[in-house]
Amino acid sequence: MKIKVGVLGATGSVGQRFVQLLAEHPIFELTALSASERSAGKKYKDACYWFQDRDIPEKIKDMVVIPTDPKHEGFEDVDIVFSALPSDLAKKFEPEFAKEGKLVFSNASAYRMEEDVPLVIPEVNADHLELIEIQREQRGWDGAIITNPNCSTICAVITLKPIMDKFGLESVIITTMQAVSGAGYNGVPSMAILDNLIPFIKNEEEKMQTESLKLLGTLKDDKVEFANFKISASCNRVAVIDGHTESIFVKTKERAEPEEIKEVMDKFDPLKDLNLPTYAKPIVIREEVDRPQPRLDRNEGNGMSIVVGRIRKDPIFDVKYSALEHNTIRGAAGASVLNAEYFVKKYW
Ligand SMILES: NC(=O)C1=CN([C@@H]2O[C@H](COP(=O)(O)OP(=O)(O)OC[C@H]3O[C@@H](n4cnc5c(N)ncnc54)[C@H](OP(=O)(O)O)[C@@H]3O)[C@@H](O)[C@H]2O)C=CC1
Ligand SMILES: N[C@@H](CC(=O)OP(=O)(O)O)C(=O)O
Repeated sequence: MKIKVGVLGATGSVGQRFVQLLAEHPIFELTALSASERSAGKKYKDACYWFQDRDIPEKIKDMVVIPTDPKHEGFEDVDIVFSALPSDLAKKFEPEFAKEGKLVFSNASAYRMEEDVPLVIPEVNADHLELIEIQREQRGWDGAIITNPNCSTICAVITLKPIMDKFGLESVIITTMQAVSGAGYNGVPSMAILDNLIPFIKNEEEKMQTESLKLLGTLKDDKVEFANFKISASCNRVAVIDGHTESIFVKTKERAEPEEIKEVMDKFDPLKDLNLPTYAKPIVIREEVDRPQPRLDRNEGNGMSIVVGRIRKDPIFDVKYSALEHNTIRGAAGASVLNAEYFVKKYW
C-alpha cells in the first residue's frame, strides 16, 4: 500500500518538479495537488503553465487542483505533503498542515533555521530528524515540518561533509554561478540576464553562511550546536537555465592534498545500501580539465548527484574545486523527496 502524498504549490516551478518526481513513485501515491484559489477547481493541465522538458505525466493532467487548506476533503487521507510554496506563504500554511497531523517536507526557507525544525540532507545530518519529537512536544502538533536547505547550500555542504569528517574545516569561501530557474519561472526577466550576469541574489549569501553551519553542526541535548568554521559566500545569477556551479575554496584543519580530498569525496556514499528510489551517488568526480559544466553534467544521477571537478592546490587556502548541482532537483524537489524516503525507511 503506497503512502498518499500531496504537493502544496503544485503549479509553480518547484511544484512541477515535485509532480515529475512523484507521479510514478514506488512508495508515494500523489493524490492531492494544491495551489491558490485562482487555480483551485481547474484541471492541473489548465491551471499550470508547464515548462518542464518532458510533458505533464498522463495520470496528473486531469487531476483537479484543490485549495491549500488541510481541512479540504482532498487532504483527508494524505499523510505527507511536499511544500513548494514561496517562503511567505509557507510560513502561513505549513503549520496548518502540521497541526492536522501531516508530515510537511518543505523546500521553503520559512522554518529552516527554527531550533526545533530539522534542516536535513540525509547523507550529511540525518540524525537531526530526531528534532521532530522535540518539535511535536513544543508545538503540540502530531505532524511535523522537516526542511531541506537552500539549493546552493546543498551543493556546497555535500562536498564539504567528507572533507570536514576527515580533515576538519578552518575556512570556506564559495562563489556561485546560479541558474535562472532558481528564481522561478518569472524570477529573472530575459532582458536582465541575456548577455549579462547579476552579482546579487537576495538573501542567498546569508542563507549559505548560516544554513551550512546548522547542517554541519552536531545534535546535542535536543538542539543543534552549529559548526564553527568560517564561511563566506558570493552569489551571482548567470544566463544558464538549470544548474548551479560553485567555485569552492577550503582551508582544512589538518593538511590535505588534492588527491586525498578527491579520495574522501569519491568514497562518500552513506546512503548507498538503503535502496532509496531517488538516491544517486552524492558526489561524482570528473577528471577533465574543463568540467563540470551545467549543460553536460546537471543530469548526472538523474539530477541528484553533485558533479565535482578541478580539485587542485590553492596558494592561499589548501584546496579549491568546482561543484555543480541540478538546482531544482537535488537543490529543491529531489532534496525533499529524498528526505521523505529516508524518513519512511527509518521511522515509518
Ligand atoms: N532550488 C531552486 O532552484 C528553486 C527554489 N525555489 C524556491 O521554491 C519556492 C517556490 O518557488 P516557485 O516554484 O518559483 O514559485 P512560483 O511562484 O512559481 O509558484 C508558487 C506556487 O504557490 C502557489 N500560490 C501562490 N499564491 C498562493 C496562495 N495565496 N495560496 C496558495 N498557493 C499559492 C502558486 O499557485 P498559483 O499557480 O495558483 O498561483 C504556485 O503553485 C520559493 O521558496 C523559491 O525560493 C524556486 C525555484 C527554484
Ligand atoms: N535562492 C535560490 C533558490 C532557492 O533555493 O531558494 P530557497 O532558499 O528559497 O529555497 C536561487 O535563486 O537560485
